Amino acid sequence: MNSPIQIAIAGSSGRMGRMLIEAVANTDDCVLSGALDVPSSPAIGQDASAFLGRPSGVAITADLAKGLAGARVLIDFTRPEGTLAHLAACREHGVAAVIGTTGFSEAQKAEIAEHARHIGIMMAPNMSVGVNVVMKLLDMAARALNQGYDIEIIEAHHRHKVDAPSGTALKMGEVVADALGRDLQECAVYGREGVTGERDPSTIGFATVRGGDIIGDHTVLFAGTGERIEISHKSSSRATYAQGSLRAARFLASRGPGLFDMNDVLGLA
Ligand SMILES: NC(=O)C1=CN([C@@H]2O[C@H](COP(=O)(O)OP(=O)(O)OC[C@H]3O[C@@H](n4cnc5c(N)ncnc54)[C@H](OP(=O)(O)O)[C@@H]3O)[C@@H](O)[C@H]2O)C=CC1
Ligand SMILES: O=C(O)C1=N[C@H](C(=O)O)C[C@H](O)C1
Repeated sequence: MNSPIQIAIAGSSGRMGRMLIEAVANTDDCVLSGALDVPSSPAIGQDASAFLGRPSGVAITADLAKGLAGARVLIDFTRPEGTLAHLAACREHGVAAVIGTTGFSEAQKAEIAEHARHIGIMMAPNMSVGVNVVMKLLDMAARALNQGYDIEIIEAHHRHKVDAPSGTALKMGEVVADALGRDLQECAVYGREGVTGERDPSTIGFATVRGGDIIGDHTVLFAGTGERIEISHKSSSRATYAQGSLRAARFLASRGPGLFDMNDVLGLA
């Protein structure tokens, strides 16, 4: 049997960090080698899986070199500035990275692509298999409904989410825009207010809802005359994101440098 894949987790006391620690603890082919968090986190120094009642022997640290020591893959669900700092350290230590963080600017995405010339990086705004299958359905739907249908993307998330629209909604917009030969940067409309005038048919609209503990709902509406089509995905557990991240870690463990997405991991490319 191959030796287990050594996994480090960033944002280890966050919502996704904890999910990932639990998911790693429940595999027999991955093992937790390091756990990172911000220096101000009250979790620093604690055992990373103490919350499971099953100590891992790995203490949460803010020291990047310590957190990455021995790791084959880092899984990072934090914030854009944190992820970029982690990637620079991954590159220095030859560690591959699975990035789930959302909210990157175009300049930050270019920085990630540059790091991917030196280490393997799998980046996706949504690691669930279902959402990535929905992306394929959207491509098909947009090509077939390429005239006479107004496209609106509606997403809903919990009250703690800090970026909007969600990374998944933006990716859905890109998939639809690409299928229609449009540039999302030119045709996106982010919310409406006041006297907006009639809808421009070439636009793709986004609407954001934030509240409670909604894990993540996305709907793409194709509104025509006499009918409308809605393609929806609703998450009821973060476990799907963690399982997708582990699939990505296994994928990267046997690859060299390059920038990959979930289509590569799932064989949907
Ligand atoms: N791709 C996907 O499938 C999914 C992506 N996400 C994305 O993952 C990210 C995290 O989500 P979630 O777990 O809910 O968020 P949380 O706020 O629960 O967790 C974020 C973690 O990162 C830490 N952190 C914050 N800022 C930094 C920084 N600058 N450097 C290092 N660590 C930092 C936080 O520490 P502290 O709390 O002490 O600030 C916390 O431990 C978001 O961008 C979200 O959109 C979420 C779910 C699925
Ligand atoms: O912050 C979240 O929670 C989520 N973020 C991702 C996004 O921005 O698309 C993925 C998922 O929807 C949950």
